[in-house]
Amino acid sequence: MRPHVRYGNPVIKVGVFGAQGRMGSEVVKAVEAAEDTELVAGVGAADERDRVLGADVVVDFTHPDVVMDNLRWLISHGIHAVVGTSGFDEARVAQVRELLAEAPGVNVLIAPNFGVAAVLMMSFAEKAAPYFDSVEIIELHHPNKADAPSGTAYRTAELVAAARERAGSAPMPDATTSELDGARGAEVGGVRVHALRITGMIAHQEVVLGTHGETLTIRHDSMNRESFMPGVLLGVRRVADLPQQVTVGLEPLLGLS
Ligand SMILES: NC(=O)C1=CN([C@@H]2O[C@H](COP(=O)(O)OP(=O)(O)OC[C@H]3O[C@@H](n4cnc5c(N)ncnc54)[C@H](OP(=O)(O)O)[C@@H]3O)[C@@H](O)[C@H]2O)C=CC1
Ligand SMILES: O=C(O)C1=N[C@H](C(=O)O)C[C@H](O)C1
Repeated sequence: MRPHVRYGNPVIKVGVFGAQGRMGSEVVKAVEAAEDTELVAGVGAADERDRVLGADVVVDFTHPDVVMDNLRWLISHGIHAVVGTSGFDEARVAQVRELLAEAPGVNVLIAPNFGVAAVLMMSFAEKAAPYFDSVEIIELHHPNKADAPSGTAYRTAELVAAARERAGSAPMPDATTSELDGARGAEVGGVRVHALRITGMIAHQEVVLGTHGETLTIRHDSMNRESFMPGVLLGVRRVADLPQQVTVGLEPLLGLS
């Protein structure tokens, strides 16, 4: 599709799924404010999806239960997707890859977190993990969050687990033999993840690493939802040109992988 031009520059036509939500409403404002993007439509329900026909890219901030159906629809209509919605484990990413095999030229970017500092926090945790005996993740979010653990915590645990495996790390020490259900959190790839839901908070995470006589805590805080918008707009600008049909994480767009 040929982009149209404003003041000599190509303009990217953008649709937003979840447009009335906490994140989607920020995306609508960011797309309307940027010089090189134009809002085609904001959509709040599956039966309104036709309103984004003609968009180059759709940004999805909806719900883990509906995002796969949205992606199926977007891919079948040849529209690139920038996905912020959480809930993507390896099985889901594989399903997206399968859908895209039928749609050459369509790309999907799935970013567990669009905050640049959050991406750095994940990257630092991955780098540090092999140097420590123990790594656990604590995520803290607003109480209206639909899922637990957060997509960011899930992804961090995946990255930490993979880094430990590559390094041949021994299993983490844990002598617990008696526990109340849930007291040790959930396990993702062998990494413990603990989820807190606290009024007044937005999105926060600590990765706690420890070895003999030393601990390291890597903490990230999102103070507002505007902070995600530079990452979202970067995704919108770059998704069509990504070298792979499915990209997970903003890292390659930031030169981190
Ligand atoms: N990657 C990142 O950086 C970030 C990711 N997120 C993730 O984004 C997702 C949304 O979060 P948040 O904005 O707080 O949630 P909200 O509940 O505030 O917003 C979701 C919106 O999506 C709407 N919706 C539901 N189904 C559809 C559909 N089929 N098509 C279009 N819209 C639909 C909902 O409408 P209704 O209420 O009527 O159902 C609601 O308005 C979550 O998975 C969250 O974890 C959040 C922040 C940052
Ligand atoms: O629901 C949220 O708020 C957030 N969701 C994402 C996640 O699940 O990791 C990103 C960020 O933590 C905010």
